[in-house]
Amino acid sequence: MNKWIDISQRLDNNIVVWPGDTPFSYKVSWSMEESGSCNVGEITMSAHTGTHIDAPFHFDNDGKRVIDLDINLYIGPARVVHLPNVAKIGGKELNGVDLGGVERLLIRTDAWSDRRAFPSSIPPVEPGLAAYLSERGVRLLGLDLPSVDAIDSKELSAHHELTRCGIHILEGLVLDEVEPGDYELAALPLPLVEADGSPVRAVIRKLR
Ligand SMILES: N[C@@H](CC(=O)c1ccccc1NC=O)C(=O)O
Ligand SMILES: [Zn+2]
Ligand SMILES: [Zn+2]
Repeated sequence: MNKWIDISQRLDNNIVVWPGDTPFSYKVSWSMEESGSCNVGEITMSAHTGTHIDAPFHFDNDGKRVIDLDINLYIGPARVVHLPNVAKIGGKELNGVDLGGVERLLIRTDAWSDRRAFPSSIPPVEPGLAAYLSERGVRLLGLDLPSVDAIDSKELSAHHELTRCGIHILEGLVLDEVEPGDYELAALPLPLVEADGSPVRAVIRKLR
């Protein structure tokens, strides 16, 4: 059976977030006993928690908000490629990877090995990769990392360059068990009108 596979991080009160960012919290703020009929929960979180998409407003005051993003980017065929043990993600690392007809590219690096701790360093996307990918028709880039830029980057050059080239960003995927190949992807953002990012439930299913 061709089942959908969850490639999202679980959202519990222990999930690690960007250093200094709002911790994730879910609690029942109005209990069955208090309300007389039901438990009502309350969620506090950063828009960049776990598996999430970035809107350009995250790094550009004049950039698009989540509601402005085309939902068609986040559903459809996607290719998973495996780049273990890379120091960066650039054209050299993707040399030899067939990107023909690929609109959605998901890269499994395995570089965030212990998800109970925020990584101190990650392989960054080389800004020059954005043009390389867009020339080949890629419109969505997903990674198993908390950012497309280095953790200590303040310029966020890869974020800017991907956006300039029309490539949308999906971060924090869980691809540990996922074999390279062609899949269908669904990772829809919430219809957040003002937000700079959104959590997603990312799922894939093998094509054919
Ligand atoms: N770029 C990262 C998030 C990020 O950079 C960040 C998130 C929360 C608080 C501070 C952050 N960056 C600060 O330099 C992301 O897109 O998820
Ligand atoms: Zn983000
Ligand atoms: Zn980001």
